[in-house]
Amino acid sequence: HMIPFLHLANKLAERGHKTTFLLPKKAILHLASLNLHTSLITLHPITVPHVEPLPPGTQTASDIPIHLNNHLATAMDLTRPEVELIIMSLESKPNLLFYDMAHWVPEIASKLSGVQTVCYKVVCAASLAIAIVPARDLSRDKPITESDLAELPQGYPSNNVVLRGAEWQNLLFIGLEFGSGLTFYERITRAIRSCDAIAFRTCREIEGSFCDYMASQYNKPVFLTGPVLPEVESTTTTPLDKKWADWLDQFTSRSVVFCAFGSQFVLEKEQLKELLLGFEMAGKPFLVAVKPPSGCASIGEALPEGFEEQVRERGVVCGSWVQQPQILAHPSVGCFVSHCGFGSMWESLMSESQIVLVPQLGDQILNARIIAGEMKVAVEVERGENGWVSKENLCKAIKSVMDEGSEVGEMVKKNHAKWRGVFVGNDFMGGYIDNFVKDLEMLV
Ligand SMILES: O=c1ccn([C@@H]2O[C@H](COP(=O)(O)OP(=O)(O)O[C@H]3O[C@H](CO)[C@@H](O)[C@H](O)[C@H]3O)[C@@H](O)[C@H]2O)c(=O)[nH]1
Repeated sequence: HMIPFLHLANKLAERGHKTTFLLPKKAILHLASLNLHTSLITLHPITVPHVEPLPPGTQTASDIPIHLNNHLATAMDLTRPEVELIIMSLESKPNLLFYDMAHWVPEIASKLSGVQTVCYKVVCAASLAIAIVPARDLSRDKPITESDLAELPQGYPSNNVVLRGAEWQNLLFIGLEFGSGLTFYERITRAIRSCDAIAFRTCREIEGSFCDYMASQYNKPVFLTGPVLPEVESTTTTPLDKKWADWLDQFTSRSVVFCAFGSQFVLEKEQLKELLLGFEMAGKPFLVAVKPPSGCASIGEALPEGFEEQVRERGVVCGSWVQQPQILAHPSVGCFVSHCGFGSMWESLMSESQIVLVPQLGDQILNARIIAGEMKVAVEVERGENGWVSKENLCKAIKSVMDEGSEVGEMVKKNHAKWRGVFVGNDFMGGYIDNFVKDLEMLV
Protein backbone atom coordinates (compact mmCIF):
# COMPACT_ATOMS: atom_id res chain seq x y z
CA HIS A 1 0.00 0.00 0.00
CA MET A 2 3.02 2.30 0.17
CA ILE A 3 3.16 2.92 -3.60
CA PRO A 4 -0.28 4.61 -3.78
CA PHE A 5 0.51 6.71 -0.68
CA LEU A 6 3.68 7.92 -2.39
CA HIS A 7 1.81 8.65 -5.63
CA LEU A 8 -0.58 10.80 -3.55
CA ALA A 9 2.32 12.62 -1.87
CA ASN A 10 3.63 13.45 -5.36
CA LYS A 11 0.29 14.93 -6.39
CA LEU A 12 0.13 17.00 -3.19
CA ALA A 13 3.71 18.15 -3.79
CA GLU A 14 2.75 19.31 -7.31
CA ARG A 15 0.38 21.67 -5.49
CA GLY A 16 3.10 22.86 -3.11
CA HIS A 17 2.35 20.68 -0.07
CA LYS A 18 5.07 19.05 2.01
CA THR A 19 4.97 15.42 3.15
CA THR A 20 7.08 13.42 5.57
CA PHE A 21 6.59 9.77 4.69
CA LEU A 22 7.48 7.21 7.37
CA LEU A 23 8.41 3.80 6.00
CA PRO A 24 10.81 0.90 6.52
CA LYS A 25 14.38 1.35 5.27
CA LYS A 26 14.10 -1.40 2.67
CA ALA A 27 10.97 0.20 1.24
CA ILE A 28 12.83 3.50 0.92
CA LEU A 29 15.47 1.83 -1.27
CA HIS A 30 12.74 0.28 -3.39
CA LEU A 31 10.50 3.32 -3.73
CA ALA A 32 12.91 6.26 -3.75
CA SER A 33 12.76 6.48 -7.55
CA LEU A 34 8.99 7.08 -7.32
CA ASN A 35 9.58 10.22 -5.25
CA LEU A 36 9.28 12.90 -7.92
CA HIS A 37 9.59 15.90 -5.54
CA THR A 38 12.53 15.31 -3.26
CA SER A 39 12.50 18.90 -2.03
CA LEU A 40 8.95 18.51 -0.70
CA ILE A 41 8.70 14.81 0.13
CA THR A 42 11.01 13.39 2.80
CA LEU A 43 11.21 9.62 3.03
CA HIS A 44 11.92 9.06 6.72
CA PRO A 45 13.09 5.59 7.83
CA ILE A 46 11.47 3.67 10.66
CA THR A 47 12.86 0.49 12.18
CA VAL A 48 10.59 -2.55 12.06
CA PRO A 49 11.20 -4.52 15.27
CA HIS A 50 11.70 -8.28 15.06
CA VAL A 51 8.63 -10.29 15.99
CA GLU A 52 8.58 -14.10 16.11
CA PRO A 53 7.98 -16.05 13.90
CA LEU A 54 8.84 -13.52 11.16
CA PRO A 55 12.09 -14.25 9.35
CA PRO A 56 14.88 -11.95 10.61
CA GLY A 57 15.04 -8.76 8.58
CA THR A 58 11.34 -8.71 7.58
CA GLN A 59 10.24 -5.17 6.84
CA THR A 60 7.34 -5.26 4.39
CA ALA A 61 4.48 -7.53 3.34
CA SER A 62 6.32 -8.45 0.16
CA ASP A 63 9.11 -10.04 2.23
CA ILE A 64 6.84 -12.72 3.66
CA PRO A 65 4.07 -15.16 2.74
CA ILE A 66 0.61 -13.76 3.29
CA HIS A 67 -0.18 -15.99 6.31
CA LEU A 68 2.52 -14.14 8.31
CA ASN A 69 0.98 -10.68 7.79
CA ASN A 70 -0.66 -10.98 11.19
CA HIS A 71 2.79 -10.79 12.84
CA LEU A 72 3.93 -7.96 10.58
CA ALA A 73 0.94 -5.97 11.85
CA THR A 74 2.15 -6.61 15.42
CA ALA A 75 5.60 -5.36 14.38
CA MET A 76 4.00 -2.27 12.85
CA ASP A 77 2.18 -1.57 16.12
CA LEU A 78 5.51 -1.78 17.95
CA THR A 79 6.83 1.13 15.87
CA ARG A 80 4.33 3.43 17.58
CA PRO A 81 6.80 5.04 20.06
CA GLU A 82 9.24 5.76 17.22
CA VAL A 83 6.47 7.14 15.00
CA GLU A 84 5.26 9.35 17.83
CA LEU A 85 8.77 10.64 18.51
CA ILE A 86 9.33 11.47 14.84
CA ILE A 87 6.01 13.32 14.58
CA MET A 88 6.65 15.26 17.78
CA SER A 89 10.09 16.32 16.63
CA LEU A 90 9.15 17.48 13.12
CA GLU A 91 10.42 20.97 12.40
CA SER A 92 6.95 22.28 11.79
CA LYS A 93 3.77 20.77 13.21
CA PRO A 94 1.85 18.85 10.51
CA ASN A 95 -1.71 19.81 9.58
CA LEU A 96 -2.72 16.28 8.67
CA LEU A 97 -1.71 12.71 9.50
CA PHE A 98 -2.53 10.06 6.89
CA TYR A 99 -2.60 6.38 7.85
CA ASP A 100 -4.08 3.08 6.77
CA MET A 101 -4.04 0.21 9.29
CA ALA A 102 -2.17 1.91 12.14
CA HIS A 103 -5.39 2.61 14.05
CA TRP A 104 -3.44 4.37 16.83
CA VAL A 105 -2.34 7.33 14.70
CA PRO A 106 -5.34 9.49 15.78
CA GLU A 107 -4.27 9.00 19.43
CA ILE A 108 -0.93 10.57 18.54
CA ALA A 109 -2.73 13.39 16.71
CA SER A 110 -4.84 14.09 19.79
CA LYS A 111 -1.66 15.03 21.68
CA LEU A 112 -1.04 17.85 19.21
CA SER A 113 -3.75 20.45 18.97
CA GLY A 114 -5.36 21.11 15.61
CA VAL A 115 -3.98 18.09 13.75
CA GLN A 116 -6.56 16.25 11.65
CA THR A 117 -6.37 12.59 10.63
CA VAL A 118 -7.27 10.91 7.35
CA CYS A 119 -7.68 7.15 7.07
CA TYR A 120 -6.66 6.62 3.43
CA LYS A 121 -7.91 3.42 1.85
CA VAL A 122 -6.21 2.19 -1.29
CA VAL A 123 -8.43 -0.83 -1.89
CA CYS A 124 -11.80 -0.57 -3.63
CA ALA A 125 -14.52 1.01 -1.50
CA ALA A 126 -16.71 -2.01 -2.32
CA SER A 127 -14.37 -4.36 -0.45
CA LEU A 128 -14.80 -2.39 2.76
CA ALA A 129 -18.50 -1.77 2.20
CA ILE A 130 -19.21 -5.47 1.77
CA ALA A 131 -17.18 -6.72 4.72
CA ILE A 132 -15.99 -4.13 7.19
CA VAL A 133 -18.94 -2.01 8.23
CA PRO A 134 -20.84 -1.63 11.51
CA ALA A 135 -23.92 -3.15 9.77
CA ARG A 136 -22.10 -6.48 10.11
CA ASP A 137 -22.11 -7.54 13.70
CA LEU A 138 -19.04 -9.74 13.66
CA SER A 139 -18.62 -10.44 17.34
CA ARG A 140 -15.65 -12.51 18.40
CA ASP A 141 -17.69 -15.00 20.42
CA LYS A 142 -18.09 -17.35 17.47
CA PRO A 143 -15.92 -17.89 14.41
CA ILE A 144 -17.10 -16.14 11.25
CA THR A 145 -18.44 -18.54 8.63
CA GLU A 146 -18.93 -18.26 4.88
CA SER A 147 -22.68 -18.08 5.36
CA ASP A 148 -22.34 -15.16 7.85
CA LEU A 149 -20.45 -13.29 5.15
CA ALA A 150 -22.69 -14.33 2.25
CA GLU A 151 -25.55 -12.43 3.87
CA LEU A 152 -24.90 -8.92 2.56
CA PRO A 153 -24.84 -6.11 5.15
CA GLN A 154 -28.08 -4.17 5.27
CA GLY A 155 -28.16 -1.42 2.67
CA TYR A 156 -25.15 -2.70 0.68
CA PRO A 157 -25.71 -0.98 -2.65
CA SER A 158 -25.11 -3.76 -5.22
CA ASN A 159 -26.21 -7.28 -6.14
CA ASN A 160 -23.48 -7.66 -8.76
CA VAL A 161 -20.34 -6.50 -7.01
CA VAL A 162 -20.45 -9.47 -4.63
CA LEU A 163 -18.61 -12.73 -4.06
CA ARG A 164 -20.27 -16.01 -5.01
CA GLY A 165 -20.26 -19.52 -3.48
CA ALA A 166 -16.82 -20.60 -2.31
CA GLU A 167 -15.39 -17.15 -3.09
CA TRP A 168 -16.62 -16.00 0.32
CA GLN A 169 -13.81 -18.09 1.81
CA ASN A 170 -11.51 -15.32 0.61
CA LEU A 171 -12.96 -13.01 3.23
CA LEU A 172 -12.83 -15.34 6.23
CA PHE A 173 -9.49 -13.74 7.13
CA ILE A 174 -11.33 -10.66 8.44
CA GLY A 175 -12.30 -12.68 11.52
CA LEU A 176 -8.73 -13.86 12.15
CA GLU A 177 -6.14 -12.16 14.27
CA PHE A 178 -4.26 -9.37 12.49
CA GLY A 179 -1.68 -8.05 14.90
CA SER A 180 -1.64 -7.29 18.64
CA GLY A 181 -4.63 -9.50 19.42
CA LEU A 182 -7.08 -7.66 17.15
CA THR A 183 -8.97 -9.32 14.33
CA PHE A 184 -8.64 -7.75 10.87
CA TYR A 185 -12.26 -6.57 11.17
CA GLU A 186 -11.56 -4.96 14.55
CA ARG A 187 -8.35 -3.30 13.36
CA ILE A 188 -9.93 -1.73 10.30
CA THR A 189 -13.17 -0.64 11.97
CA ARG A 190 -11.12 0.89 14.78
CA ALA A 191 -8.89 2.67 12.25
CA ILE A 192 -11.87 4.12 10.39
CA ARG A 193 -13.91 5.02 13.47
CA SER A 194 -11.11 7.09 14.95
CA CYS A 195 -10.27 9.26 11.90
CA ASP A 196 -11.58 12.73 11.08
CA ALA A 197 -12.16 11.80 7.43
CA ILE A 198 -12.03 8.66 5.32
CA ALA A 199 -10.34 8.92 1.93
CA PHE A 200 -10.53 6.44 -0.93
CA ARG A 201 -8.31 6.04 -3.96
CA THR A 202 -11.32 5.78 -6.21
CA CYS A 203 -13.78 7.85 -8.20
CA ARG A 204 -17.53 8.47 -8.06
CA GLU A 205 -17.92 7.33 -11.67
CA ILE A 206 -17.33 3.70 -10.72
CA GLU A 207 -17.71 3.51 -6.94
CA GLY A 208 -19.96 6.41 -5.91
CA SER A 209 -22.62 4.24 -4.27
CA PHE A 210 -20.06 2.31 -2.20
CA CYS A 211 -18.44 5.54 -0.99
CA ASP A 212 -21.83 6.96 0.05
CA TYR A 213 -22.57 3.72 1.89
CA MET A 214 -19.26 3.93 3.77
CA ALA A 215 -19.97 7.56 4.71
CA SER A 216 -23.36 6.62 6.13
CA GLN A 217 -22.08 3.50 7.92
CA TYR A 218 -19.29 5.36 9.70
CA ASN A 219 -20.94 8.76 9.83
CA LYS A 220 -17.76 10.40 8.55
CA PRO A 221 -16.90 12.59 5.58
CA VAL A 222 -15.56 10.56 2.66
CA PHE A 223 -13.06 12.26 0.33
CA LEU A 224 -11.98 10.81 -2.99
CA THR A 225 -8.52 11.17 -4.50
CA GLY A 226 -9.37 9.54 -7.84
CA PRO A 227 -6.93 6.98 -9.30
CA VAL A 228 -3.72 8.93 -8.45
CA LEU A 229 -1.26 7.62 -11.00
CA PRO A 230 2.01 9.19 -12.14
CA GLU A 231 2.40 10.14 -15.80
CA VAL A 232 4.33 7.21 -17.27
CA GLU A 233 5.53 9.24 -20.26
CA SER A 234 6.79 12.13 -18.11
CA THR A 235 10.46 13.09 -18.12
CA THR A 236 10.62 12.64 -14.36
CA THR A 237 9.69 8.95 -14.60
CA THR A 238 12.51 6.41 -14.86
CA PRO A 239 12.46 4.94 -18.39
CA LEU A 240 11.95 1.21 -18.98
CA ASP A 241 15.17 -0.82 -18.50
CA LYS A 242 16.98 -1.30 -21.80
CA LYS A 243 16.88 -5.08 -21.37
CA TRP A 244 13.07 -5.13 -21.42
CA ALA A 245 12.70 -2.32 -23.93
CA ASP A 246 14.95 -4.22 -26.39
CA TRP A 247 13.09 -7.46 -25.81
CA LEU A 248 9.67 -5.86 -26.35
CA ASP A 249 10.88 -3.86 -29.36
CA GLN A 250 11.31 -7.01 -31.46
CA PHE A 251 7.57 -7.71 -31.54
CA THR A 252 4.82 -6.06 -33.54
CA SER A 253 2.39 -3.54 -32.13
CA ARG A 254 0.02 -4.86 -29.42
CA SER A 255 1.12 -8.47 -29.88
CA VAL A 256 2.72 -9.28 -26.49
CA VAL A 257 0.92 -10.68 -23.43
CA PHE A 258 2.29 -9.28 -20.15
CA CYS A 259 1.43 -10.95 -16.84
CA ALA A 260 2.08 -9.74 -13.27
CA PHE A 261 0.38 -10.60 -9.99
CA GLY A 262 1.42 -7.74 -7.69
CA SER A 263 3.76 -7.41 -4.76
CA GLN A 264 2.13 -9.86 -2.41
CA PHE A 265 0.54 -12.93 -3.88
CA VAL A 266 2.54 -16.14 -4.26
CA LEU A 267 1.18 -18.88 -6.51
CA GLU A 268 1.38 -22.61 -5.82
CA LYS A 269 4.06 -24.24 -7.98
CA GLU A 270 1.63 -26.47 -9.89
CA GLN A 271 -0.70 -23.55 -10.58
CA LEU A 272 2.15 -21.44 -11.94
CA LYS A 273 3.26 -24.31 -14.21
CA GLU A 274 -0.28 -24.64 -15.52
CA LEU A 275 -0.54 -20.90 -16.22
CA LEU A 276 2.78 -20.95 -18.07
CA LEU A 277 1.49 -23.77 -20.28
CA GLY A 278 -1.61 -21.62 -20.89
CA PHE A 279 0.56 -18.73 -22.11
CA GLU A 280 2.42 -21.06 -24.42
CA MET A 281 -0.85 -22.51 -25.72
CA ALA A 282 -2.21 -19.04 -26.56
CA GLY A 283 0.57 -18.74 -29.15
CA LYS A 284 1.44 -15.06 -28.52
CA PRO A 285 4.75 -13.63 -27.28
CA PHE A 286 4.64 -13.31 -23.49
CA LEU A 287 6.46 -11.77 -20.54
CA VAL A 288 5.49 -13.19 -17.15
CA ALA A 289 6.82 -11.45 -14.00
CA VAL A 290 5.72 -13.19 -10.81
CA LYS A 291 7.30 -14.05 -7.47
CA PRO A 292 8.81 -17.56 -7.25
CA PRO A 293 6.04 -19.93 -6.09
CA SER A 294 5.86 -21.27 -2.57
CA GLY A 295 8.66 -23.71 -1.80
CA CYS A 296 10.89 -22.50 -4.69
CA ALA A 297 13.95 -20.33 -4.16
CA SER A 298 13.95 -19.20 -7.78
CA ILE A 299 11.50 -19.01 -10.65
CA GLY A 300 13.67 -21.45 -12.64
CA GLU A 301 12.68 -24.29 -10.29
CA ALA A 302 9.03 -23.75 -11.19
CA LEU A 303 9.24 -23.94 -14.98
CA PRO A 304 7.68 -26.97 -16.69
CA GLU A 305 10.26 -29.38 -18.15
CA GLY A 306 11.81 -28.14 -21.38
CA PHE A 307 9.77 -24.92 -21.17
CA GLU A 308 12.63 -22.49 -21.70
CA GLU A 309 13.75 -24.34 -24.85
CA GLN A 310 10.21 -24.47 -26.19
CA VAL A 311 9.40 -20.78 -25.78
CA ARG A 312 12.87 -19.32 -26.19
CA GLU A 313 12.00 -17.12 -29.15
CA ARG A 314 8.87 -15.61 -27.74
CA GLY A 315 8.44 -16.16 -24.00
CA VAL A 316 10.22 -14.90 -20.87
CA VAL A 317 9.49 -15.71 -17.24
CA CYS A 318 11.01 -13.37 -14.64
CA GLY A 319 10.95 -13.98 -10.89
CA SER A 320 11.72 -10.44 -9.79
CA TRP A 321 10.27 -6.94 -9.83
CA VAL A 322 9.80 -5.27 -13.22
CA GLN A 323 8.57 -1.75 -14.06
CA GLN A 324 4.94 -2.61 -14.62
CA PRO A 325 3.63 0.86 -15.61
CA GLN A 326 6.45 1.34 -18.13
CA ILE A 327 5.89 -2.14 -19.59
CA LEU A 328 2.16 -1.49 -19.92
CA ALA A 329 2.96 1.71 -21.80
CA HIS A 330 5.18 -0.10 -24.35
CA PRO A 331 3.49 -0.22 -27.77
CA SER A 332 4.21 -3.95 -28.27
CA VAL A 333 2.13 -4.92 -25.22
CA GLY A 334 -1.41 -5.82 -26.23
CA CYS A 335 -2.77 -7.82 -23.30
CA PHE A 336 -2.30 -7.58 -19.53
CA VAL A 337 -3.02 -10.71 -17.50
CA SER A 338 -3.45 -9.33 -14.00
CA HIS A 339 -4.44 -10.37 -10.47
CA CYS A 340 -6.49 -7.16 -10.41
CA GLY A 341 -4.92 -5.67 -7.29
CA PHE A 342 -6.37 -2.18 -6.97
CA GLY A 343 -3.18 -0.47 -8.21
CA SER A 344 -2.90 -2.78 -11.19
CA MET A 345 -6.59 -2.30 -11.89
CA TRP A 346 -6.12 1.45 -12.31
CA GLU A 347 -2.93 0.99 -14.32
CA SER A 348 -4.72 -1.45 -16.65
CA LEU A 349 -7.67 0.92 -17.11
CA MET A 350 -5.33 3.74 -18.12
CA SER A 351 -3.42 1.50 -20.54
CA GLU A 352 -4.35 0.60 -24.09
CA SER A 353 -3.96 -3.13 -23.44
CA GLN A 354 -6.72 -5.67 -23.42
CA ILE A 355 -7.27 -6.92 -19.86
CA VAL A 356 -7.53 -10.54 -18.64
CA LEU A 357 -8.12 -11.12 -14.94
CA VAL A 358 -7.06 -13.91 -12.60
CA PRO A 359 -8.08 -12.41 -9.25
CA GLN A 360 -6.71 -14.19 -6.20
CA LEU A 361 -7.77 -12.40 -2.99
CA GLY A 362 -11.19 -11.12 -1.88
CA ASP A 363 -10.77 -7.47 -2.83
CA GLN A 364 -9.28 -8.45 -6.18
CA ILE A 365 -12.39 -10.52 -7.00
CA LEU A 366 -14.56 -7.47 -6.27
CA ASN A 367 -12.32 -5.29 -8.46
CA ALA A 368 -12.80 -7.87 -11.20
CA ARG A 369 -16.60 -7.77 -10.70
CA ILE A 370 -16.44 -4.00 -11.20
CA ILE A 371 -14.27 -3.87 -14.31
CA ALA A 372 -15.25 -7.16 -15.99
CA GLY A 373 -18.82 -7.51 -14.71
CA GLU A 374 -20.09 -3.94 -14.57
CA MET A 375 -17.85 -1.91 -16.89
CA LYS A 376 -17.27 -4.81 -19.29
CA VAL A 377 -13.75 -3.69 -20.12
CA ALA A 378 -12.02 -6.94 -19.15
CA VAL A 379 -12.45 -10.72 -19.23
CA GLU A 380 -12.16 -12.82 -16.08
CA VAL A 381 -10.64 -16.29 -16.51
CA GLU A 382 -13.05 -19.08 -15.53
CA ARG A 383 -11.95 -21.21 -12.59
CA GLY A 384 -12.65 -24.90 -12.03
CA GLU A 385 -14.65 -26.01 -8.99
CA ASN A 386 -11.63 -26.26 -6.72
CA GLY A 387 -10.48 -22.78 -7.74
CA TRP A 388 -7.96 -24.18 -10.23
CA VAL A 389 -7.17 -22.09 -13.31
CA SER A 390 -6.58 -24.51 -16.19
CA LYS A 391 -4.24 -23.80 -19.09
CA GLU A 392 -7.20 -24.18 -21.44
CA ASN A 393 -9.24 -21.51 -19.62
CA LEU A 394 -6.33 -19.08 -19.48
CA CYS A 395 -5.61 -19.65 -23.18
CA LYS A 396 -9.32 -19.22 -24.04
CA ALA A 397 -9.51 -15.89 -22.18
CA ILE A 398 -6.33 -14.54 -23.81
CA LYS A 399 -7.48 -15.57 -27.28
CA SER A 400 -10.94 -14.11 -26.66
CA VAL A 401 -9.42 -10.63 -26.28
CA MET A 402 -6.44 -10.95 -28.64
CA ASP A 403 -7.69 -12.86 -31.69
CA GLU A 404 -8.78 -10.75 -34.60
CA GLY A 405 -12.51 -10.82 -35.21
CA SER A 406 -13.38 -12.02 -31.68
CA GLU A 407 -16.71 -10.47 -30.62
CA VAL A 408 -15.73 -10.40 -26.96
CA GLY A 409 -12.41 -8.80 -27.87
CA GLU A 410 -14.14 -6.07 -29.87
CA MET A 411 -16.67 -5.43 -27.11
CA VAL A 412 -14.14 -5.01 -24.29
CA LYS A 413 -11.86 -2.93 -26.49
CA LYS A 414 -14.71 -0.53 -27.32
CA ASN A 415 -15.82 -0.23 -23.69
CA HIS A 416 -12.24 0.17 -22.49
CA ALA A 417 -11.61 2.96 -25.03
CA LYS A 418 -14.78 4.74 -23.82
CA TRP A 419 -13.76 4.55 -20.14
CA ARG A 420 -10.15 5.37 -20.89
CA GLY A 421 -11.43 8.49 -22.62
CA VAL A 422 -13.16 9.46 -19.36
CA PHE A 423 -10.13 8.77 -17.15
CA VAL A 424 -7.48 10.24 -19.40
CA GLY A 425 -9.43 13.21 -20.79
CA ASN A 426 -10.36 16.58 -19.32
CA ASP A 427 -7.78 16.42 -16.57
CA PHE A 428 -9.86 13.80 -14.79
CA MET A 429 -7.11 12.87 -12.30
CA GLY A 430 -6.01 16.45 -11.70
CA GLY A 431 -9.62 17.51 -11.05
CA TYR A 432 -10.00 14.82 -8.40
CA ILE A 433 -6.80 15.88 -6.65
CA ASP A 434 -7.79 19.56 -6.74
CA ASN A 435 -11.12 18.71 -5.10
CA PHE A 436 -9.39 16.47 -2.61
CA VAL A 437 -7.05 19.31 -1.62
CA LYS A 438 -10.09 21.60 -1.17
CA ASP A 439 -11.72 18.95 1.07
CA LEU A 440 -8.53 18.72 3.14
CA GLU A 441 -8.31 22.51 3.45
CA MET A 442 -11.88 22.58 4.76
CA LEU A 443 -11.03 19.86 7.26
CA VAL A 444 -7.96 21.71 8.47
O1 LIG B 1 6.80 -6.59 -10.77
C1 LIG B 1 6.04 -5.69 -10.37
C2 LIG B 1 4.87 -5.93 -9.60
C3 LIG B 1 4.11 -4.85 -9.24
N1 LIG B 1 4.46 -3.59 -9.60
C4 LIG B 1 3.66 -2.44 -9.14
O2 LIG B 1 3.24 -2.69 -7.83
C5 LIG B 1 1.91 -2.25 -7.62
C6 LIG B 1 1.09 -3.45 -7.19
O3 LIG B 1 -0.07 -2.99 -6.60
P1 LIG B 1 -1.46 -3.77 -6.71
O4 LIG B 1 -1.81 -4.05 -8.11
O5 LIG B 1 -2.44 -2.97 -5.94
O6 LIG B 1 -1.18 -5.19 -6.15
P2 LIG B 1 -0.62 -5.80 -4.75
O7 LIG B 1 0.77 -5.42 -4.58
O8 LIG B 1 -0.93 -7.24 -4.81
O9 LIG B 1 -1.54 -5.07 -3.71
C7 LIG B 1 -2.05 -5.25 -2.45
O10 LIG B 1 -2.71 -4.01 -2.25
C8 LIG B 1 -3.76 -3.76 -3.15
C9 LIG B 1 -4.26 -2.37 -2.89
O11 LIG B 1 -3.33 -1.45 -3.40
C10 LIG B 1 -4.85 -4.78 -3.00
O12 LIG B 1 -5.87 -4.58 -3.97
C11 LIG B 1 -4.27 -6.18 -3.21
O13 LIG B 1 -5.25 -7.17 -2.95
C12 LIG B 1 -3.07 -6.39 -2.29
O14 LIG B 1 -2.47 -7.64 -2.60
C13 LIG B 1 1.44 -1.66 -8.93
O15 LIG B 1 1.61 -0.26 -8.89
C14 LIG B 1 2.41 -2.26 -9.96
O16 LIG B 1 2.64 -1.44 -11.06
C15 LIG B 1 5.56 -3.35 -10.35
O17 LIG B 1 5.87 -2.20 -10.70
N2 LIG B 1 6.34 -4.41 -10.70
